[in-house]
Amino acid sequence: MITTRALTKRFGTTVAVDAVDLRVREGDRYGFLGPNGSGKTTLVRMLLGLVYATSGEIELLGKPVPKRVAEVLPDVGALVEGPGAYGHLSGRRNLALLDAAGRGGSRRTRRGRIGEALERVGLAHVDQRPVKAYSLGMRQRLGLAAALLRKPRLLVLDEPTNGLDPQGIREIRELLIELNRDGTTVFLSSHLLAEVEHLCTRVGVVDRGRLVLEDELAALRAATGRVLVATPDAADAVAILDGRVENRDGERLVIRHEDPAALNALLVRSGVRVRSIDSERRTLEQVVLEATGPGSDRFGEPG
Ligand SMILES: Nc1ncnc2c1ncn2[C@@H]1O[C@H](COP(=O)(O)OP(=O)(O)OP(=O)(O)O)[C@@H](O)[C@H]1O
Repeated sequence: MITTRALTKRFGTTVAVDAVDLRVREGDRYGFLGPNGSGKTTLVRMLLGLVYATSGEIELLGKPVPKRVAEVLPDVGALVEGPGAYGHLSGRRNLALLDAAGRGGSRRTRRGRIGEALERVGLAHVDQRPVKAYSLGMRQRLGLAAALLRKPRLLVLDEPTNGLDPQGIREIRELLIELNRDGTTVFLSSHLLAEVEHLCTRVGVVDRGRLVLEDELAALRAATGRVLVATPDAADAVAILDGRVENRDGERLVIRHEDPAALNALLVRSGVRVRSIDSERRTLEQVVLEATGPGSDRFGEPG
């Protein structure tokens, strides 16, 4: 869906995007994660043909960008850097203007199409209010509705939850998961680890313009080879497990073991009551910190 090869953008002496090889496949919910200023917006704008690369190649839906971007844009919904809208017009009217300006879709089905997009982003009940009375979150949703008008195969979203409250963030997440289930590939940039961890199936981590990591979230969050156990019989468990307990904190134990099911059977057989048991997994935060090294505490800062 999206492939870049050695994609680079310089602004004077600043290398905003540095030799990035990105691969987004059909059906992905791809999280492009990086701290503020790491080059996300620049890359997203290049993908859409809004900014020219200094060097490197981009393919969007199989076509080279910017050369043939006009052919693929009708299949791409985009939300980049704060949705632009006419403040004195209603949300519905804004969408109607956008819809009329775009290609595809007949006039006859316009009303339904716009209504459906507003419904999907939860704006149907306020659609007559002028956009200048909208909160930032409502504007963000309107931008998303605009991106949905033509039922895109690919959605490209730059920080889509900026300015939304936790409830709004959850609604957008659920909407994106639903759209993805219906076949839309989702590519979004974010500086929030938790957002990407909750929403995405595939993750690319960018740090100072370089892609330092790209993989399936499930692979990144592989089991650590330890099992977390909670038991009221912690002392007995420590005695039985003979040196394999790495840490004990009251009822909670960290045990070196590959297989929680086998460990559970062993403990129960030995008369140890098990309240909970699970494989320990690395968090995305740990993975990212390892990949980016010192200074990467900039991830996840609000702003
Ligand atoms: N038009 C421009 N002229 C000069 N430098 C620019 C321009 N656009 C971006 N930059 C620089 O390129 C780098 C990457 O910026 P970019 O906006 O792409 O990062 P970002 O990860 O999207 O950050 P944010 O989330 O804050 O927008 C920054 O150092 C920025 O100052």
